[in-house]
Amino acid sequence: MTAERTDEQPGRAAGLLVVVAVEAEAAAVRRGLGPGSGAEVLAAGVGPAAAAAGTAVALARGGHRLVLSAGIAGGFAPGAPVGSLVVADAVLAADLGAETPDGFADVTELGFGTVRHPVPPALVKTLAGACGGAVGEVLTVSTVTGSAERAELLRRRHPRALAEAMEGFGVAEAAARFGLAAGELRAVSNAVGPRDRAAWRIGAALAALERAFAALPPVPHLLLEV
Ligand SMILES: O=C(O)c1cccc(C(=O)CC[C@H]2O[C@@H](n3cnc4c(=O)[nH]cnc43)[C@H](O)[C@@H]2O)c1
Repeated sequence: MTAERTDEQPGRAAGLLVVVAVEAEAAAVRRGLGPGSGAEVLAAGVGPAAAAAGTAVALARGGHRLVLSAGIAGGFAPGAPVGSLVVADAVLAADLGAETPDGFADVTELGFGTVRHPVPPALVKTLAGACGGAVGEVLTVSTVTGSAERAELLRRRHPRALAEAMEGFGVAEAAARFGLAAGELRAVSNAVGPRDRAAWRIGAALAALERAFAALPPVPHLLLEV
């Protein structure tokens, strides 16, 4: 997918950049924010690489002070049922590492970089307080979990995880390169576990995403939290 800039006032510096994967998510976020919010909403594509590249290109233009990764996600039961909202207090790369004879070792354990971006607590509190989302870790994966075994592995490795999605860590990595804070706000469309396409509730998740952004304080207020 080509990164698409979908702000309402092209050319005007937006303090808040909201990065989603696809246009349906961008439309839900825009509806929630309403006209004249001053935020830039970018559909950067699916996956951490597209998210990081799109975020970096947008941030290079300047004028942003805060970045949010947003969209639909898989939820870990029982904390994040379908249709609920999750606010990340940390964004984790869950499959960035190496398999070893002793199991998975993430890149931090291997001595390269980070797999965790904490979200500023004041921002978490404001986002969760406004939209009513549950607070916990949100995992970024490159492969959607499709089995009970994989879900259990992730649950054991990340007991505080409430959701998995595919972009948050890429967005946070790009934001960090620009010295900016990043948060993540997700609406749950499916349970993390055995693949069951008939059980996805994408419409309900997009509606929840729209409601979440409608409930947020105005952008200038959000920018005070970072
Ligand atoms: O084909 C499948 O079995 C399947 C199951 C869930 C999601 C997908 C996607 O391709 C959606 C990727 C897209 O949506 C976000 N998302 C939504 N649910 C999940 C999930 O359970 N695990 C990871 N990502 C999810 C993700 O951020 C992407 O933008 C396919």
